[in-house]
Amino acid sequence: MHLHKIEEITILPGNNRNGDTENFNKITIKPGDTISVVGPTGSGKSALINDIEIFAKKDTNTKRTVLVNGDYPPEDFIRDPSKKPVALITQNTKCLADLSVENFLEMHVRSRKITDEKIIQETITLANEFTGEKIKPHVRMTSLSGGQTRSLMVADAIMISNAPIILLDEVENAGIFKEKVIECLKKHNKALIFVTHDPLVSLMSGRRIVMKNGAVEKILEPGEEEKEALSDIIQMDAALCSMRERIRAGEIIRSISLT
Ligand SMILES: Nc1ncnc2c1ncn2[C@@H]1O[C@H](COP(=O)(O)OP(=O)(O)OP(=O)(O)O)[C@@H](O)[C@H]1O
Repeated sequence: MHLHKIEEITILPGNNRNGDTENFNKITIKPGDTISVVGPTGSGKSALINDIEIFAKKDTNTKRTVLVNGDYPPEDFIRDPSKKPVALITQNTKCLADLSVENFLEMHVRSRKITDEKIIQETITLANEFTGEKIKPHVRMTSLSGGQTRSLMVADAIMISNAPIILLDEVENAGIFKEKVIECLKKHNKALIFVTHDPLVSLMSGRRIVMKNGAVEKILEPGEEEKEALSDIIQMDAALCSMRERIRAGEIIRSISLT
């Protein structure tokens, strides 16, 4: 099985925390799909994306199974980082390599046997579309901010790893432009799965998985039903973002513009 041949992944039900079987037949995810995973703290959101990341075979707490193209994936999908089709980016993603951004990307490009040297600058340029604080090629990886690191990891997943499935665990408030990231990932035909508490990210996703007590409780596909709410929330989010920038810049906030 080859990376670019991932047509779909399938999640088969496991158990909730009491050991009862989950209430769905299967969840199918294809390239280009956007899914948000929501639910209260401790409801099992991270456990669900962890199952996807490691292609669970009833061997995790949840007893779920995750298949690739209807079958168990080959071992090297799980064991060989260079063949892994899943990129997981979390709030805690840090890079401890004592290298400059440029050298780090060079190393990754070499390990992937990519010969086009332009890809390094292109990856940095893309990362800089996702973050307000521009990343310079000569800066050390360890001195990047959280937002810069996550932006670089998303850009790296798109340009260099070329992972078809991208899992984002609560990265929304961490100094990245979430709308730009979502648009860009959709354009590259990635399957995108977000664990999120953010209304904008939830409403921008095509499907919403609601978690409860360690299990998938509901799968919503609101489509047109949420169209108006989505356009309202885009405006509210823009207002919040501009207020956040003003606060960061040291302004006193006397009024809020919602238009
Ligand atoms: N189906 C399950 N059966 C047994 N344990 C589970 C199940 N689902 C999740 N857990 C465990 O419950 C704990 C909390 O789950 P998890 O971290 O996934 O919640 P979360 O929704 O991501 O929470 P938060 O929003 O706080 O990050 C973890 O230790 C996880 O391994």
